[in-house]
Amino acid sequence: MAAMSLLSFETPERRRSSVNLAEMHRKVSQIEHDEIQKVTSSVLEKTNLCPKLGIICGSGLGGLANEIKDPQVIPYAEIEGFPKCTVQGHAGNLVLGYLSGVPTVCMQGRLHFYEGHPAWLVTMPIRMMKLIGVETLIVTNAAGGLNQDYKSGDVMVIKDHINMVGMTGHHPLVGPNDDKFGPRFPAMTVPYDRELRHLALQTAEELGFSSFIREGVYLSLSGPSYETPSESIFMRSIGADTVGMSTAPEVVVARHAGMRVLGFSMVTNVVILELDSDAIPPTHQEVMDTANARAKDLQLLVKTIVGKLASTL
Ligand SMILES: O=P(O)(O)O[C@@H]1C[C@H](O)[C@@H](CO)O1
Ligand code: HPA
Repeated sequence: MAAMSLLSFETPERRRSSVNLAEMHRKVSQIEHDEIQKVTSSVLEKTNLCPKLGIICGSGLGGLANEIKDPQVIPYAEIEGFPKCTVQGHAGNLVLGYLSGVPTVCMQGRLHFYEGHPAWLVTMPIRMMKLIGVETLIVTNAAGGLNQDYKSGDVMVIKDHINMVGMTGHHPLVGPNDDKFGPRFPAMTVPYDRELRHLALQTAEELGFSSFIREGVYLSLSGPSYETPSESIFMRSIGADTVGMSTAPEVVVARHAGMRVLGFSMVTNVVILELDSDAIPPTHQEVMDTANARAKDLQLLVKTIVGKLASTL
């Protein structure tokens, strides 16, 4: 009976797409130049813009895409080889247009490892961006504040990351290296561009944002569970200021391909370090609500930074 109802659900289209996705998930290696060309061609068929800047919007931070002028919106479902977004607060659109006059491609919604995608697929859009001409990437995320001086609604300029999901073997560059993208052993000594970080902090000060701007280290977990108190104490003790479930793998692939990166963590909840605490545990709703409440400030900050960079991009 259960098998019959499953079968009756299967249309040829459904069967085709599930086979393709299953094939993609079986592949453990990083995506190569020729394969990514197909995804890239599928995007280029739908636009004649040549973006110089790429943006990835974190949970509840997709409003940044609405700042883009003359937008062309391409749902991920219409791009060959692009998985759908399954997480609330991630619309699942590629938005192309002009941000502060700069031709930009923006992911209004990102892909996460915990959605079931291998690390190479989570980061595949970065390579697509590289092939369509992007040289500078701005990433945003929602994150928990491990640093107990941080408050909900603080915005942290990311100065470094700890790619814990990569350190446990789920690294996006595993597999034969494609030298057309970058070297076999890329250095990660300066993952987040020094000049861009400086510009971000200076711009935040000019906008009167000093009371909620921070600079610190982001740690990537796989998720989807939030951290236990002991895990949090450990992560804080090794130098992390914020913790989340994204970003570092994307940044590693961007740096491998020689892109300049600027990153922001929106602190959406203060992480609980105490055992058996009565404090309210984090929820994704809280994450999105807090991100939404501060989103306009982050949008203004990013727009102003991009305006200042316009002549150099
Ligand atoms: O996509 P980001 O990293 O901004 O989203 C964070 C991490 C999880 O996806 C989710 C948890 O609430 O928010
Ligand atoms: N932990 C991990 N990821 C998150 C958190 C958190 O506390 N908040 C938002 N994303």
